[in-house]
Order: sequence, then structure tokens, then C-alpha cells
Amino acid sequence: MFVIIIKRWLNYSRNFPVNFLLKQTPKPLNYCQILSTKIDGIDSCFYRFFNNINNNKMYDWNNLPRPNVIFVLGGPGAGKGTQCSLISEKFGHVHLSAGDLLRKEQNTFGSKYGELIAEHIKNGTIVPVEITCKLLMNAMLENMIALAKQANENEQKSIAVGNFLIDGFPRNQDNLDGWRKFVGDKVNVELVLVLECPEQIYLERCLKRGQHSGRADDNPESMKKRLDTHLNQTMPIVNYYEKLNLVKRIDASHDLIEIVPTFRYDRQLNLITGDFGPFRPSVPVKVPMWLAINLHRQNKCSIISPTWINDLPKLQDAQAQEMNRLLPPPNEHWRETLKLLEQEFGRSIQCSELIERREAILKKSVHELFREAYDKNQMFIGDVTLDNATSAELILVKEMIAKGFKRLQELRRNVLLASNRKHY
Ligand SMILES: Nc1ncnc2c1ncn2[C@@H]1O[C@H](COP(=O)(O)OP(=O)(O)OP(=O)(O)O)[C@@H](O)[C@H]1O
Ligand SMILES: O=c1ccn([C@@H]2O[C@H](COP(=O)(O)O)[C@@H](O)[C@H]2O)c(=O)[nH]1
Repeated sequence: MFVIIIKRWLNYSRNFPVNFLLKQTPKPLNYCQILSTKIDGIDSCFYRFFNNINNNKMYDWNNLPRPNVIFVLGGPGAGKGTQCSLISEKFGHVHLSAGDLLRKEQNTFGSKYGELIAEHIKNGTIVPVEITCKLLMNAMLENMIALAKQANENEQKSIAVGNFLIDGFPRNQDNLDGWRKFVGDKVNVELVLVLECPEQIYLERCLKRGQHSGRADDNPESMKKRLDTHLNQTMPIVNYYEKLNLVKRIDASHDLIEIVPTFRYDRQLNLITGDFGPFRPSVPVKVPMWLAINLHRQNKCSIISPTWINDLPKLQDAQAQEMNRLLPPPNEHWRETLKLLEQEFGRSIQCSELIERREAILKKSVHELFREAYDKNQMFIGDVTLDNATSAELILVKEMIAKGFKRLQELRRNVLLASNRKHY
């Protein structure tokens, strides 16, 4: 009997912090009290939980303030990681990349999920939510505990609320369902930032990154699958959040332009759009277009032509084969950038055929759209889809669309008048 008691006692004390925590039912204590009695318990639970992500019993979130979450979505290479780093530097949000957490788990010695994760990443498919969600929750909890500890050390009355940027999640319906089930109201989802680029840019950026990233999915085959997953599985999630009015779409295709300064300025320029510099003679640095032109006019730099300009002849040939569809442009502002560069350097960049062909396709598709309505004597037109047209290109057909609607209105009025006459 005595031996059994000793054994049980030994077992109990070996698991002491965990047992202690599990036996305590959370009471509405003030945070400082909770910290002084419980924080070590939560910590050790956290580490056990982290080592064995299957063991969700060890998880305790309830005594910490409800954190704010911003989801950051966008295609592969949209710049989610890049922008999150900038936001977190500027505003202090904690950046958690679901992809990075999965890659870390994949490379953790002895992880039973390593192979499964590697397979999904290579194929551009989505890892089951139980794994991703627990990794995210662990990472959030780790940060929340750090805030709690900080408050405790500084004898603050309340713990700061965690602010998280969750990059690359939720990516599909399974992710969304799992997030609702495991996290739900434990956090406050404030916003969903969606970074958008033409497909060509996603591809270019990831293939370029692939030259040094060592990532198993920065190659043409994986990219095809990742783009497909983004379009067919992630975009429906964006639509879901759009209905909740939480989505903010951002054009992420703005390329900075590379200049070679002829002057020295050892500090950074802190502009609204980001921090640029330092500037050193002969050392290339990226800046916004307006700054490049301004410095160039003062003879303070030379401008390096963006690489996509070299690919324009290829796009021109491909677009010449396509009679009815616009191919993805190099980026949203390609025409404006070309115009500025042409003005600056006084020479023209050979792509007038490409511009004419795209304008012709656009005009033809708008024309056909309305012609069908007139021919069938319909008062309404179907959905307008002008895929791959940039904002500048859409402005070109704005007048045609306005005229088309005006004529449809006239048609409608005539039909109504005719039907009223019939009744008399
Ligand atoms: N605005 C930009 N202009 C040009 N290149 C960019 C821009 N933003 C990011 N990049 C580059 O594109 C590549 C992809 O960026 P980043 O890793 O931030 O994208 P991501 O959306 O997090 O990608 P993934 O989903 O594949 O992890 C990087 O090499 C980065 O330097
Ligand atoms: O929530 C997620 C996030 C990512 N994945 C997988 O990881 C790769 C790479 O993700 P990046 O965000 O582009 O770094 C992605 O293609 C998925 O295979 C995931 O399954 N779930």
C-alpha cells in the first residue's frame, strides 16, 4: 500500500506543473495574481504542447486577454512576408507566417508530420488544419505569455493585448472550418488584407526567389499547382470574408525601381510608403518611381530599366496570337511606367503593337457585350468580365461602356412606352 502511495506521489510530482494547472479551475482572478501563481505552469504546458502538437489537452488560453488578428492573404509571391515584416516593424504586430511555421515543423527532428508537410508543400496543396492551427495557436500563445510575463515583471495591472499578423492562412475551406472550431471567439479577427498581383508577377517573383531560396516549391511545376490552389481554394475564403466586410484589397504589383545614386546619404528616408536608402555612390538601391525621376532630374542617379521591359517583345508576340483575350500584363502599372521612362530618356520603347492589340481586344469585347443586348432586344447585359485589363486600360473603354448603358436605357424606355401603348 505504502509503495503504491509513494509511486503515485512520485508520478504526481514528476508532472507537477501540468497537474497543478489541470487541477486548477480558472477563476476570474486579476492578471497579476494569475501570473504569479500560474505562469510557469502555462509555460511548461506550452512547451510540452509544442513538442507534441497532438496533445491538445495541455492547452490553456482562457486567462489571457483576447488578441487581435489580421489575416494576410494573396497569391504565392504576392509579397505577404515582405509586407508583414514592414508592418510589424512599423506598428509592432507579431508576424506569424503559417508557411514558415509548417517549414519549421517539417524540419524539426523527429516530427511525425515532417513528410506529410513536405509532400503538401511540394504539391502546392494545403496541410490539414489540425496541424497548421495548432502551430499557429502555439506561436500566438507563446507571444501572449511573453506579454503576460512582461506585465508581471513591470507590475502592470493589465496585460497588453497581442496583435498578430497571420500570413498565408486560412487558405481553404478546411482551414476556415478548423480555425472556427479550434480558435473561434478566442481571438478578434479585425481585418483580412489581400495582396493582389497579375499571375505573371507571382510567377516571376517566385522563380526569381527560387534561385536562392532553397524552397521546394519555387519552381515552375509547383508554381502551377500553387496558383491553382490560390485561385480555386483561397479566393473563395477571401469572398467569404468579403461578405463580412473584413477584406481590404491591396495592389501588390507596384514595383520599386532600381537606381544607382551618385550621392551619399547614410540615413534612411522615412516615407509614407516605406523606408528607403541609405544611398551610396554606385550602390544600387530601390525607390519609388517618383523619387527615381526626381533624383534623375537633379543628376543624382541613373535609373536601371526594370527587367520586365526586356520581356515585352515576347508578350507582344504571344498577344498577337490571341485574338479575343488579354494576356496578363507584366504589372498593373506597366503602361504608366513605360511612359514615364520614355519621357525621362526621350526614346521610345518598342511595344506600340502590343498596346494597339490590347486596346482593340478590349474595345471589341465591350462592343460585343452590348451588341448582343441590342440584337436580342434585351434590356440587360450579362456579367462584364474584362480579365487582365489594367486600370489604365479600363479607362480607355469607360466612355464606350457609358454610351452603351445610355443606349440600353433608351431601349428600355422605348420598350416600356410600347407596352404602355398596348394597354390603351
Ligand atoms: N513589391 C515588390 N516588388 C518586387 N518584388 C517583390 C515585392 N514584394 C516582394 N517581392 C519579392 O518577391 C518575392 C516573394 O516575396 P514574399 O516572400 O514576401 O512573398 P509571399 O507572398 O510571402 O510568398 P509565399 O506565399 O510564396 O511565401 C521575394 O523575393 C521578394 O523579395
Ligand atoms: O496555412 C497554410 C499555409 C501554407 N501551407 C503550405 O505551405 C506552402 C507554402 O506557404 P507560403 O505561405 O507560400 O510560404 C503552401 O503552398 C502550402 O502547401 C498550408 O498548407 N497551409
